[in-house]
Amino acid sequence: MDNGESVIEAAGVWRRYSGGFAAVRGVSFSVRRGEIFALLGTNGAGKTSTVELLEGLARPAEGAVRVLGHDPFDRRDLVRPRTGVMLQEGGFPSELTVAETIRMWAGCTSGARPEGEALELVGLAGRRRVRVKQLSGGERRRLDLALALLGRPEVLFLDEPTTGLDAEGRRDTWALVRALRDSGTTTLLTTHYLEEAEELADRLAILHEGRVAATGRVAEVVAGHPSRISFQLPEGYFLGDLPPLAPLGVTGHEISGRRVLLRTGDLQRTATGLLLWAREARVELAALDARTASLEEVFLRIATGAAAGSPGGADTGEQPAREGALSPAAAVPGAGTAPPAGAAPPGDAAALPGARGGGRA
Ligand SMILES: Nc1ncnc2c1ncn2[C@@H]1O[C@H](COP(=O)(O)OP(=O)(O)OP(=O)(O)O)[C@@H](O)[C@H]1O
Repeated sequence: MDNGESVIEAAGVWRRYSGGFAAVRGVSFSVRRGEIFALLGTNGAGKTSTVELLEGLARPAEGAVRVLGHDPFDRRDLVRPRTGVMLQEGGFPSELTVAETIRMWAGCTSGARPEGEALELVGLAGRRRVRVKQLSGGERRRLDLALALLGRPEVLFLDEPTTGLDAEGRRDTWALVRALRDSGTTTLLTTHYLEEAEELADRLAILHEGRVAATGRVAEVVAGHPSRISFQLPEGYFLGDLPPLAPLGVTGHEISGRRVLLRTGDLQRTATGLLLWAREARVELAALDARTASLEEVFLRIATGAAAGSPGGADTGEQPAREGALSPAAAVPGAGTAPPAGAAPPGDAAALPGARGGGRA
């Protein structure tokens, strides 16, 4: 395993908390050497519970985890020195200065980077004499990251690494994680920012209620989901005035006032047919917008679709997701299905579930 293949591996992993609640239900994925792999999911989906198993902080109830070829719980002595961990909440003494914190950590880390190098990496070189309690939330996240990188780890676990960072700080962190990847570091990160996953991740998995609902490269996860075209029909025109939609590849539609949204499996064919019709009919399609499916759309389908259809509690056994595929719970609605006229517009403006601010109980 330690030869350029799978460096992090979860195989049919379950995690139960006291009381029997199964937070992780048969999760499987693997991360190859030098990859950045993102775990996505709504609050409570099981991301942290899964990552903690890989960090060796707990043992799975069922299934197996391997990091660098070893069980991270049983062989913590072998795995821990080669991994860097950034938890959701750092929890270091707030009276220490930034430099003292680094030095304290370095004392427990073999082959630690020099203090200046670690702080330079995360953009905190100018804050070395500041007490931790005086740092901003974003600066604390940077210090967390500096500590995770102190031992030049081969494997990096980052739990919501950019929560609390401003846009510039987030981009700095992305550049750093990419640079680490380019030098061979394998990274598993959890995030609530879909843009972060799109920017960084070589591959990803979307967890929902403790299971992998979709996995693969972003393009694979998004593939098969309908593209969308929206526009406004002018006064006096109705849906029935459009050319027949099914032959244009349209699989569903929604109408809200004058606004029409078409879902299509063939964006070019639909757009061409629509625009040819508009030119012939001398119709202006106001607010015309055409876009391929996005990770956000897939994520929302999983979050809302599965939430609507799931009893949310029964342990139904392992359900590994196909690469680039969605679980049945999140399947695209059938061709031609459409809500009644006047239904609310689609969920492209819906807010994503926010990041959890606090630490773990
Ligand atoms: N110590 C615990 N005891 C009991 N249940 C727990 C414990 N820790 C987490 N859970 C529950 O397990 C489920 C998964 O939690 P987890 O923190 O792994 O989710 P997450 O995907 O990381 O969520 P978030 O995005 O909010 O960090 C949640 O329902 C949570 O309430």
